Order: sequence, then structure tokens, then C-alpha cells
Amino acid sequence: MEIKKILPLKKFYRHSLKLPSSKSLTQRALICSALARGSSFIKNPLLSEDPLLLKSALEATGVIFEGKEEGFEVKGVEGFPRLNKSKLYLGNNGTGARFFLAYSALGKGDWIDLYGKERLHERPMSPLISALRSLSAKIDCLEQEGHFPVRVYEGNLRSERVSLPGYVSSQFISALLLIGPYLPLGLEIAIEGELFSKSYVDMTLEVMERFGVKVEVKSNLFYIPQGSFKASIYEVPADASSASYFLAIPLILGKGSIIIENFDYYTKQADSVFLELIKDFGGMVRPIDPIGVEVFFEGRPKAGSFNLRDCPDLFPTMAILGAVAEGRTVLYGAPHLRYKETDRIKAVATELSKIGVKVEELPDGLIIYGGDNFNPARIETYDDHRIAMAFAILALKAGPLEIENPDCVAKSFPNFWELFEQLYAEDPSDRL
Ligand SMILES: O=C(O)C1=C[C@@H](OP(=O)(O)O)[C@@H](O)[C@H](O)C1
Ligand SMILES: C=C(OP(=O)(O)O)C(=O)O
Repeated sequence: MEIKKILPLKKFYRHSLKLPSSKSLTQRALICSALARGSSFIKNPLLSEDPLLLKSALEATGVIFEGKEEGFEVKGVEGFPRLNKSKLYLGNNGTGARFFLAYSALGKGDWIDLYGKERLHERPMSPLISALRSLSAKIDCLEQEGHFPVRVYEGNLRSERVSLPGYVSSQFISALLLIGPYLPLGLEIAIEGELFSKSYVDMTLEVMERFGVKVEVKSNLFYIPQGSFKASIYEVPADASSASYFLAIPLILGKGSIIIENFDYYTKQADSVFLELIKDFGGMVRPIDPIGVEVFFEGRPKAGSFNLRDCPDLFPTMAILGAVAEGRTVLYGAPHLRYKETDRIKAVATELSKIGVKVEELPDGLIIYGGDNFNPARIETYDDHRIAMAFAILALKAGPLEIENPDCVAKSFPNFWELFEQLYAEDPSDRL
């Protein structure tokens, strides 16, 4: 197994960098442009594993992509994906798999099979499959009911009111919102109970509006009018979840400043809330005109209590901040972390314990007792990009740490290690 050994970073003053684009927004733009009539242009798409898997799956249903210098031109299928008996692989792309499943239920032709990594087959799909079946979709679960792999047949979807639980994954709701305009009378979606990861649903609504469809929202009800996406030009901004790793560095090291040159301080992505959370830890945050953000810090972060219900992907980054903070940090409100690339609560608890950080697992989060003495350790990453990236940043202070399977960052952040290694440029003795 490949391993990356990371030594503590001794010298750190000020560092600036540019980040790759948003994974969530790229995948939404892919679906909207794939369904649209005519040619759209996606500028600065994220070219990482997950969006590329979704792009290949869309190509197999008749969407035409033409690579240009700054992105792709996309010729859509006008609401009719072609199902041509192909078998499509979606890795462990939860967002892409759920969006594509709903998209393929609009299909014409024969059938297609969708499958992925073993972990994707374990992740919940049942609420989405049931909702699609209630709209008359024909979906067979090929191994276990309610899970991938699935076979999706041509079906004539009808408009019904669908109800979905809000606490498993917001991706089910986003997936249905994205196909809603293509049902004969549009679609009405009711959310049962609380909606977790709501900010991601807001991101879906925003991209749909950019492609010409406005959804009406009344508390827990969504009304999607019948219609179609308009071919559009969509530019994908820098990814807020990816930003969190580098923005955390001054707090992890207790000194210095980081500038992200292409990160929009005002972006409405779910994880942009990290800029506020940094302030709660005691960090200072400053927007840069016309675009960019700087975080600076001196001292030791203060522990706190944080509800991650709407920003679960920040959990690994928040946990490493808790590990160096003074006092007891409580991360709570996010039971859906157990359905991600791995059970992230268990994984982070196990790996922090290995380096000597005291933790207590909660059903919906973690209590972390911050320290300043860490043991060298080998970190298992569970094929989870966010665990690899968060522990790499923690190793800048708590190293040496060995990160297993470092290439798993390719899911969302293909040049993570290249940007990470540049942190050592000021001190050539600190080599990876
Ligand atoms: O819609 C999206 O792009 C995402 C929604 C979130 O998932 P859940 O809604 O399952 O929490 C998030 O964790 C995931 O990384 C991306
Ligand atoms: C949970 C994630 O992605 P997905 O659900 O799309 O696999 C993630 O990127 O942290």
C-alpha cells in the first residue's frame, strides 16, 4: 500500500494558493446541461474523479461533451437520456450516483445498470428508489433491495406528490428536484421531518435557476414547475470544502496566514460557513477585493460546540481543529456522517485516538479533548479523501504521521498533494 510520510512544518509565515472548483456545483451543472436542449458551456468544471465519472455516465446516455480550453461544451439530450443496455460505474460518488439514478429514470430505450465501489453499494438509496418508483419508474435492485447495483428500465414517469425523509441524505431531494421539470405536470416534494444538509438543496435550487427553472419553496414543500432547462453558460467557483483544509493551517500551527486567491468570501456553498466557524475558534478572516480570502492567527484555538447538521463535510477539518484547540470541542447534529465514504465519526475517532487525542463518540458527532502532545502514527484513510486531507493538515503540527492510500484525495481534490508540498518550499529541510 502506498503511504505518505508527513513531517511537522517548522517555518510558516504566509502562503497563498488557488483551489480547484466545486465538486457539488460541477455535478449539478452537468445534470442541468445534460437535460437541457442545445449547447451549454461549463466553465472551470472540477476535473476530479467524481465529476468525471458522472460525465462518462452521461456520455453513455447520449450527452455530447466537447472539451475546450476553459471547460466543456455540453449538448444535452432534451430530457430523454438513452438507455442502451450499458453498465455504468460510479465509483463511490454518492452525489453523482443519486443524481444519475433519478436522471436515468427519465430514459428511453432499454435499460442501464448502475454500480460502484463496494461502499457505494452499502450507502442508502432506498428513499430515492421508493420515491422514483412512486412516480412509476421501473428500477430493479440487483443484489439487495434499496441498494446499488440497480437496473433502470424505460418508464413513463407520472407526476405525483412524493414524500421523502430529510435526515438520511439531501442528495435524494436534489436528485428529484433536478428531474422535476421533466415530469408531465412537474413535481411536488414533501420533506418528512427535519432536512439535514439543507444548504446543499439550496445549492441545487440556485443552479437550477441559473439554467432557467425556478422552484417554489414553502417550508417543507418544493413545487417544481413542468418545463425544461435552458442551455446556459455556467462558471464553477472554487470549492468551499476543499478550502477548509488550507484555511485551517494557521489555526493548526498556531501562527501565520493563508490566502486563497480564487475563493469567493461571499459564496453560498454549504461549507462556506467554515469562515464563521474559524472565527469561533479565534481565527481572523478577511475578504480580499475583488476575490479571495485570508485567514490569519496567532496563539492556540479555543474549543467550542458546533452543530454540523448543514455542513457535514467539514467534520474531519473541524475534528483536527478540535484536536489542537484548548479545551473540549463538541461536534454534533450530524448522524448522516455515518453514511458517507466511510462512517466518518467512527473513522475520525479511531485515528485521533491513535495519535493520543482523547475523544468520545456520540451518535451524531464527537467530543474531542484538545492537546499539544501527539504520538507518531500510521493513519488509515478508509478510501475517504476528507480523512486523508484533514490528517495531512494535522500532521503539519502533530507529525510525523503516515497517511495510507494518499491517492484517495483524487475524488474531489486531484492536486491536493502538489499544493500541500508547496507549504514546505520556505524550508527545504522539511521534506515530505
Ligand atoms: O449534494 C451534494 O453535493 C452533497 C451533499 C452532502 O451529502 P448529504 O446530503 O448526504 O449530507 C455532502 O455531504 C456531499 O459531499 C455533497
Ligand atoms: C460525502 C461526500 O461525497 P458523496 O456523498 O458525493 O460521495 C464528500 O465529498 O464528502
